[in-house]
Order: sequence, then structure tokens, then C-alpha cells
Amino acid sequence: MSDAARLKEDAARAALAHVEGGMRLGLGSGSTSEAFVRVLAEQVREGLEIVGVPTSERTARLCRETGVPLTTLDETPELDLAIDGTDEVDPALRLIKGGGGALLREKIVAAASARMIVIADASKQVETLGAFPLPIEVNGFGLVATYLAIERAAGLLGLSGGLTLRKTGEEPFFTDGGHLIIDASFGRIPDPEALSAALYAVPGVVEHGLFLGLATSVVLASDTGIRVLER
Ligand SMILES: O=C[C@H](O)[C@H](O)[C@H](O)COP(=O)(O)O
Repeated sequence: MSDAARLKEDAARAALAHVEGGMRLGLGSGSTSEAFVRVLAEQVREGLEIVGVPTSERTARLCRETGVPLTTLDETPELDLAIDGTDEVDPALRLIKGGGGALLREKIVAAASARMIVIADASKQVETLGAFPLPIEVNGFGLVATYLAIERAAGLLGLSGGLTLRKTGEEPFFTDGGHLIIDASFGRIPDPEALSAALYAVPGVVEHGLFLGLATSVVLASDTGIRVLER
């Protein structure tokens, strides 16, 4: 196992300590969340009874392969705990997520959960969000108008930078919801709340990767051990 994979598994195992029998779990997406699904599956095989709502088709597939019982958010609209990875986390536990394109379902699931534990290796910790390009999920209709509106909205906050349509090879990347992703390289985002509100005001924006006020704790794994940040 690579060092990076080992740290992801360390964080996943530390989060597992917060899972109790009978819990309704939100299951995140991305490589760290997949490490969590695998360690959760071990416990399920040992008799732990939980149900999970997956935040992507990929996580759903992994759960089916490893035997983690699934439900849907329609069947189980209130969850006890969401466990998910992140692309960045700042000292106020604000996040940038969506590097894998799962931000919309991840945010719906996090908002439906009483608590959200974020798992990551310590390299994801930053002083100010924004080195990681902010994923913005948009409707395909009127894409150029949406680009321009995002540029204008960000510009009013003094933010500028490249907006790039995410692609898989030569083709646009489509999310599980059938939308597109614009990755916005704004650089430092000093006021994530203001940017969030400005982006929500753009009609073509479906969701964005700023997760504000959702994470209740963050488990960070490094070579020196596990550190937990609480809100
Ligand atoms: O859309 C993807 C998710 O927000 C992931 O949780 C995030 O990109 C972190 O992924 P990873 O654990 O692979 O670094």
C-alpha cells in the first residue's frame, strides 16, 4: 500500500470509531471515502448493522460489491452521520469538495445528516480555501451565459481567474445528475460565504463545492498520527 493510501485508511479507521449499530450513514465519494466503505464493510461482515446512502453511483457500486447495505435518501431522509472526504479544509472546517464531481449528492446527503465527519490526509488542510479549483456544477443550457454570469459575480467580490469546463478526454464530464462542472481557479477565497451566496444567485448554477457549516469534525491523518478538528 502506498503512503497516501495508508493515510486514507488511517483516517477511515479513526472515523469508524464513531459508527454505532443501527446508524443511518451518508457515504461519501472519492478515494478516501472508498477507503471508509472498505473498512465499514469489514465491520458489516463482523455483524455491524447499519444502512448507508451513497453519494455517487461509484460509491453505490463499491457498497454492493463489498456488502454494505444501502438505502435511498427517499426511503431514509434523515441520517445520523455522513462520512466524506474533502479537497480542502480551512481552520473553520469550511471545505472545498467536488474534485470527483460528486458535490451535489454529497451536499444533499451532508445537509440531511445530523453530523458530518470529514476524513482526509493532512495535506488537505489549508489556511485559506482556494488553491484547489472550486468545482461549480452547472446546467448545460446556456453554458456561455452561465460562464459570463459566474465571472461577473466573482468579479464583484474581487475574484478572477480561469473557468475551465471539466472534461474526460475530449468530451465534457457529466455528473451523476447529468450536469456539467466548471472548475474555477480563483486562487485565495477570503470570504467563502459571500462567494457561495453570489454563485447561488446565478440561475445556471446547480450547486458549488463550498461546504460551509456542514462539517462537524475533521479527521486528519499524517505520518505523526491522527488529529481531529472540531467545530
Ligand atoms: O467529488 C468528490 C468528492 O468531493 C471527494 O470527496 C473529494 O474530491 C476528495 O476526494 P479524495 O478522497 O479522492 O481526495
